[in-house]
Amino acid sequence: MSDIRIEIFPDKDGWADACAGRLSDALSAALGEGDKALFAGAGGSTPSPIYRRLAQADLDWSKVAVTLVDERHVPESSPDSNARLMRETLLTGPAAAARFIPLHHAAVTVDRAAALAARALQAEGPLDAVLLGMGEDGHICSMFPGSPTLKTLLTTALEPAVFGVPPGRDGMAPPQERISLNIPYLARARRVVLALTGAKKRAVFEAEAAGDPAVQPIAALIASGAPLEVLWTE
Ligand SMILES: O=C1O[C@H](COP(=O)(O)O)[C@@H](O)[C@H](O)[C@H]1O
Repeated sequence: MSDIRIEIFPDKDGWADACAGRLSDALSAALGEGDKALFAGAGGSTPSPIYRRLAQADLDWSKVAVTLVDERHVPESSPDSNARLMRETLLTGPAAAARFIPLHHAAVTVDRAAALAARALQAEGPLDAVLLGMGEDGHICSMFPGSPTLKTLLTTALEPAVFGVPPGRDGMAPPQERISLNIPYLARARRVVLALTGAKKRAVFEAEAAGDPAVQPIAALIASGAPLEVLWTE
């Protein structure tokens, strides 16, 4: 049984404020210690209100590098691009001074894009602050149930790494190729915030937390010892 507790917020504003505040605190601590900081964030529908708040944080954003925990293998012009979401919601206002490190690279295979992203990220060191979302199927990053890449992404014995993820077969998610950080990247982060909304995701999280770390991303994340905080609101 996991001892990770879900922190419950009565409204979305308080939840988004708390998520953004914790990420900002972690980035501020990293800037204080090393004069640089690295943030990695999720795509999808959950992060926008958090990114809009984090963008206003009183940080020296010129010393912050920003990347994604996962990405679709599509250009930024695509509405499916997580980089596009991040540029529109986080890399604005004060945070526009941050340096963005993409996971997607044009005109190369998804595996080559992952290798290029891995090389760029390796130069930055460990993640200081991570914002994760979770799909209703229990996926975090691009760790999808049934994916042939899932076990590799969940393997804690590996070094922090970036992998190409093929589309799911027979109508399974994901529909497009993806690029994803692995569990060891999250395990070695300074702070990991998992932002959840809605009754369904809460139930999925509770069920998955008690699951098998070899095949269930939430169970693997908890078992990895990642410094995880789970913030939920309706
Ligand atoms: O595909 C993705 O989905 C998850 C969850 O998205 P949400 O819309 O349910 O918030 C997200 O965390 C991940 O980064 C994204 O690529």
